[in-house]
Amino acid sequence: MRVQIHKDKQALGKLAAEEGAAAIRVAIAEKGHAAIIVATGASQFEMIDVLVESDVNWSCVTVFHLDEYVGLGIDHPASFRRYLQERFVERVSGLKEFVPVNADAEDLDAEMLALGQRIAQESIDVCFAGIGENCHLAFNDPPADFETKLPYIVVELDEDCRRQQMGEGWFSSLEEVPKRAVSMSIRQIMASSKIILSVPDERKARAVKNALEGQVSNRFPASIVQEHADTVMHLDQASASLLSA
Ligand SMILES: O=P(O)(O)OC[C@H]1O[C@](O)(CO)[C@@H](O)[C@@H]1O
Repeated sequence: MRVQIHKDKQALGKLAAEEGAAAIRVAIAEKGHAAIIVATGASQFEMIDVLVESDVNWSCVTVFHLDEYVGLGIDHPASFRRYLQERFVERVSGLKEFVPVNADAEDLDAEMLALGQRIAQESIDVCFAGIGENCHLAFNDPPADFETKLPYIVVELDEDCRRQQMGEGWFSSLEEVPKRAVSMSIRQIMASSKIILSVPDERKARAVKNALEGQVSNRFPASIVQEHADTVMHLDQASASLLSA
């Protein structure tokens, strides 16, 4: 895996998006189609703003969704589907397909089965993601399940994770933050040909250090990317501030 440290989060977002767009163009040239994963959260703002402006032929691209709160409707400001609709899907022209995680479905088991069947038909070319302050990858909080072969799983969110979501301003109180989520599994994420992590801000510095400088451990879920052949972690000065020289 590679680590790139940028001067600020604008530079980080630009480079991460350009790298991702280039990989999507290559996939389209080779296969006529690309399948990608797009993540949410404040860490993805700058990257997505550049990605949606790139000259990718979006009519050849299927977008999968990384994670979503169980039971949260799309009308809630913290809904990840809403985020992706507003910040990504509606801003690119003629997207082939968006496959959302409808984690408020009445029959969640059926929804997850359908999602699993859909993603099994694709090989993912690029996964855009971030990591959490608790080092989660998607909503795989520590200790993360590195073994499950299911593509999506229902997870219990730990309190650190729920506080982080509140701290970013998506919810007005901790009680309001759902306790469960549907998350893409670690194995499914690791099956992506390329993983592009955008991780700005000082509040991620400890998680970055744990992900990059410790041993791979499910106590630091994002450390698993050390085992991925084509991952790049894009940092800014603040998120890189605890790394050894
Ligand atoms: O950008 P944030 O909110 O810090 O989150 C980082 C990562 O964690 C998740 O939001 C899950 O909370 C991912 O979708 C995202 O990539």
